[in-house]
Amino acid sequence: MSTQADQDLEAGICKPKLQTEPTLPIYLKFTDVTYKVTLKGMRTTQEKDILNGITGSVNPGELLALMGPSGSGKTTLLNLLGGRINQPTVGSLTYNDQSYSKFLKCRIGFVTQDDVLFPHLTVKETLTYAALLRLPKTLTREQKEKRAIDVINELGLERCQDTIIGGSFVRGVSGGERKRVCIGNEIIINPSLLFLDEPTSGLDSTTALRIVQMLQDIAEAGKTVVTTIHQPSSRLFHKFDKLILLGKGSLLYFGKASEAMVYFSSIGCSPLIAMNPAEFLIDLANGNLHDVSVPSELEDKVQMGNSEAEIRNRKPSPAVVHEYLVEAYETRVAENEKKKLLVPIPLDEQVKLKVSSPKRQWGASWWEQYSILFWRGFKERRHDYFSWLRITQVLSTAIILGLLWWQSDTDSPKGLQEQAGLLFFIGVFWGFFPVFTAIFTFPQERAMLSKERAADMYRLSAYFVARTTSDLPLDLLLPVLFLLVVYFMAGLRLSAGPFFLSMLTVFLCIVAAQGFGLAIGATFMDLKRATTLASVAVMTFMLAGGFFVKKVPIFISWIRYLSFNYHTYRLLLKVQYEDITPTINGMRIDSGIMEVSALVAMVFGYRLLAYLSLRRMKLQSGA
Ligand SMILES: Nc1ncnc2c1ncn2[C@@H]1O[C@H](COP(=O)(O)OP(=O)(O)OP(=O)(O)O)[C@@H](O)[C@H]1O
Repeated sequence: MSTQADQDLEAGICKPKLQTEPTLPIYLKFTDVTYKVTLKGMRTTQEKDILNGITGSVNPGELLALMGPSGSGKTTLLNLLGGRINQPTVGSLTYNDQSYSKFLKCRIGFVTQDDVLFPHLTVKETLTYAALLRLPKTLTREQKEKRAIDVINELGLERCQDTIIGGSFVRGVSGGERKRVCIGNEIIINPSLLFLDEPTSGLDSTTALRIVQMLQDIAEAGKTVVTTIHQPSSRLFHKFDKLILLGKGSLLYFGKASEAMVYFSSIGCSPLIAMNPAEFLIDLANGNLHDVSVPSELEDKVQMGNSEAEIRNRKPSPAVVHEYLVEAYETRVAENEKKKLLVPIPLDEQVKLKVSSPKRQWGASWWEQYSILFWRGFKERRHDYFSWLRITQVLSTAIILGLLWWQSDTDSPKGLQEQAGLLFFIGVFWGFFPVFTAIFTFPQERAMLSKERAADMYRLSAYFVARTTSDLPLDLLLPVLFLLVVYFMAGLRLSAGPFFLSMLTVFLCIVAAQGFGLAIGATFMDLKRATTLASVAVMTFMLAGGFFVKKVPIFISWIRYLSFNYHTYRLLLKVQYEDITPTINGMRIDSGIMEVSALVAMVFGYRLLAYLSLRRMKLQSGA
């Protein structure tokens, strides 16, 4: 009897019609790959072996699965093969017999486990933006948009193309559809090599089967596909061409997936009951021989026990089984496999060399990239700006302030002093939140930054400018509303000129404070450290802002010049009172040129710092 999945597969729902455009074939070989990390303790430094001498290969048209228990090194191996971490400590890794070069990046698609997608964009928008940004310049906009539609059809996403992706707070597409969008994001550029980390985790077996069926089709279209997989069902297991089984970072099996059971039975390990092959293999890799025959070589190493059950289930310890499996593979298979890898790959020298040739054309000009990224950012974030929560926060603060300073008196010096307090608070309020919202930007988008290869200098600058300007038009709206309410209720000057100048001042303060947040976020790329520094800095800026302390010792008084609160406060005072009084609350009202210049310098200076920090991050991580 055929299941729903079979019917779906036959009906072509998940069987993509893959594109026929030529793909550069890439043969991936890896020999004796060993990877160690250095762990730094309080006093000692020690090396930890993550992978020990892994050898294998995968050819165009093949689907290689990396299997093993949790912590066995699958993700590390996948990251090494995909060029996402430094080259192996020992061993060799070649692509068409050439070593890794940065030009390979544009031929590699990498789908990570927690891939980054914008929650408020629809499936179609997500893939269209990816196509516009990443496809070569030689294609027209229409051709790129068509490519996005083709990928939607290939991946069977037609029905949900207008649904938003969704995230933790908004409902969107299903888990399986989300995974397909992530895969679509990568295959849109027609990569030669596709790497996937646990593409089926969290999915039911039918959806998982669809995904793996799709990977098989992608491989059949001439691509080289490598995926890690946790515990596949037996139907899913049979879809893999090749298999690597890892146990504690060592190779227990590499070869055709269909021959794995034969190999293990040849070394004396066969299931004693009907079992899913994947389950059997993971049990073995864990050193667990329950319901599995014990190889004759291990019979004298069985664990002794006292209880009846222990005597009946006498098995060798997991460590002994692991050692046996590693040794069996090394003595019976490894040498043979290594010899096979010495055979040159069946490609022309010229084709081979293409993997390291700088053929990549930019997906779009700087300006096009900027405008695509701007509109994408604008679409994604407009929901945040118009959320009721945000509007309520701003409006209720404005109303409370308005009530507290209700129609304040401007005729007495005391009344003016009180109003100055309100103006100071306005500067603090609009200088505080932008820092803390901007601080999250880059640490949160770190994965996106490297994913989109934003770390290429050209793309990074377009991304940076778009990311730091797409919010600005929206950033203006709520302050206008806020100031209108507060000024009206508190009886401050609401005529066009002064109100416009106050608005401009608050806007400068917001943009400078955002720059400060962006710079801290980009410099630390770590939310905890960034937030700690920001809270100390914001508090210092506020105290140095000139309202609370007026007689500041000379050796610390310079801090006020770094404070956006200080300059905002002085400017707001000037706009309100320049025609009324020369000094207010201990502050002399002057031309305001210095304050405007300081804020403008902060707007650009902090952003420049943030940009340089992102560049530095790129150089360090090699992203
Ligand atoms: N940079 C690192 N520093 C310290 N330990 C590391 C590092 N990278 C990996 N490891 C360790 O190496 C082992 C293998 O990790 P890896 O993530 O590759 O396993 P995995 O097989 O993918 O596991 P899972 O299925 O749970 O994702 C783990 O014990 C992990 O803690």
